[in-house]
Amino acid sequence: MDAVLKSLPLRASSEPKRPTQAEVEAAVRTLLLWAGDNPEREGLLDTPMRVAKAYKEMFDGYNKDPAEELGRTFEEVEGYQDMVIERDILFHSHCEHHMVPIIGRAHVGYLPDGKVVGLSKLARVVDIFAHRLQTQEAMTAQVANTIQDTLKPRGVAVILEAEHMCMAMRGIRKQGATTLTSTFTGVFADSPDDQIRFMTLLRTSSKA
Ligand SMILES: Nc1nc2c(ncn2[C@@H]2O[C@H](COP(=O)(O)OP(=O)(O)OP(=O)(O)O)[C@@H](O)[C@H]2O)c(=O)[nH]1
Ligand SMILES: [Zn+2]
Repeated sequence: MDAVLKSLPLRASSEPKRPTQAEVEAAVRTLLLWAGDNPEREGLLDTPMRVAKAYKEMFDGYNKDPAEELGRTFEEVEGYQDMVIERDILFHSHCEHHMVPIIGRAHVGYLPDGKVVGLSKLARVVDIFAHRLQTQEAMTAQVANTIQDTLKPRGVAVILEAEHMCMAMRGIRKQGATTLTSTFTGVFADSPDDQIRFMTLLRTSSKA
């Protein structure tokens, strides 16, 4: 039995191994062939390298810890306790089913409990989760739960509205269809009044 166990490859963790740059470029050449093109023609010679670089940027959310972004808080807010909302946070993600873009905007609100967080940090949390393969439902819950668990406000409200290119460019081919998802945590979860106030504030004109 021991001999059998010793012959199995050791795995440091359950994380799959990241491929090398050369392996990624070979995979892109395979996809170019699959599309029906010739990876050896001049215009495509550097494409595998460019795609590898683009993937590093578009999927850099796997290397970042969203909770870390919320580590710095401010308490000198004159006792401000009401809703803080960052709306229209544009994001680009990729659906985990087809690896094609999801383009949308996030609206993030919370009810502080003695401390607030830098406004840009809410957008950073959105971006970190957007830069991973996603379903919209999972991303909505991840943004809300991370803010709830790390900042520990009285409640968090997150609404995402997005267009899925997998529905626009292929398959059912419905351009312009928008998917809406929401997650409410803490006091928001049990308070339809606060949910309505959040949505009413979202509709308030930014040009008023
Ligand atoms: N719930 C959910 N579904 C998504 C999301 N992004 C893409 N999808 C859907 O995932 C589903 C995958 O369905 P499958 O039948 O396995 O794949 P498919 O044959 O490519 O499906 P079609 O898109 O209908 O052609 C599709 O209905 C997509 O519209 C998302 O964020 N959330
Ligand atoms: Zn998809």
